[in-house]
Amino acid sequence: MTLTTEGLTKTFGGVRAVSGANVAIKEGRVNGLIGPNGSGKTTFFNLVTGLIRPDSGRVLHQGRDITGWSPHRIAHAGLGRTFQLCRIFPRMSVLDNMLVAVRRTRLRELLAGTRATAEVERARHWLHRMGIDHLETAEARHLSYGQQKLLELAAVFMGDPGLVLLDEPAGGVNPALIDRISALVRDLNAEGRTFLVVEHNMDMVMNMCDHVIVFDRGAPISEGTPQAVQADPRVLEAYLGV
Ligand SMILES: Nc1ncnc2c1ncn2[C@@H]1O[C@H](COP(=O)(O)OP(=O)(O)OP(=O)(O)O)[C@@H](O)[C@H]1O
Repeated sequence: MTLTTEGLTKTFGGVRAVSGANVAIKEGRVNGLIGPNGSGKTTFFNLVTGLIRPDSGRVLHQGRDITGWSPHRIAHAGLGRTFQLCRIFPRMSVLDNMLVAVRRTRLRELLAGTRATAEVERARHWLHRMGIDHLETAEARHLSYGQQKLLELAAVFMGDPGLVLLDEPAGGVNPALIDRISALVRDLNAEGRTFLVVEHNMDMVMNMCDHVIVFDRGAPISEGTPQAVQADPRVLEAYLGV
């Protein structure tokens, strides 16, 4: 297993956002994480990537306990993520956004114009793969929303993650770009990277994922192939809220 959570729990005030979640993500798959609004998917991502600390439970990555690690350390260990609302530096160039992704602690150097050649090469490689290399010198705020999403995705790969968590990659994106992102994820998966994708666009989930985990009230209630979870009455119940 590349990622395992054991009894992961987080309460906000009276709300149990994540409630004793036991999740096991096998290496090599594109995994979908779906569930009704408020079922705890984003909180689960935030717990796994160290943005928030659990009240109880553990997170294991490649068998190592990473509970309570800082987001930076977790990213460094090979677990990358994107955010529901794209996170980039709007007034920085596309290329510099790529470089800060791996050198957050050396931001000052970057602003002073010092760039490591190997990192620039790597940044260009990923920008090319996402199809936005021609925008290298543009300020990120001038990119379309879809292009900004591709930039965020490219930046995640600067950390060379083996496991990538994507939070709503199709959100606010046009159908052509959804297809392109799906194809990219499939290609990157074929090259050995594992994905865990929170997504409300069911067509995308069904086309892109090998395995789907369904959350309801802070914990998984069903998992299996996209076809199997679609046919599971518990999943329908969760979505209908009965
Ligand atoms: N920082 C917070 N403070 C208070 N309550 C929160 C906080 N974050 C999440 N919650 C609550 O925890 C529950 C789970 O929210 P979460 O955003 O994880 O669900 P989700 O499955 O990602 O939802 P969506 O699909 O709508 O994005 C919700 O009831 C939400 O209101």
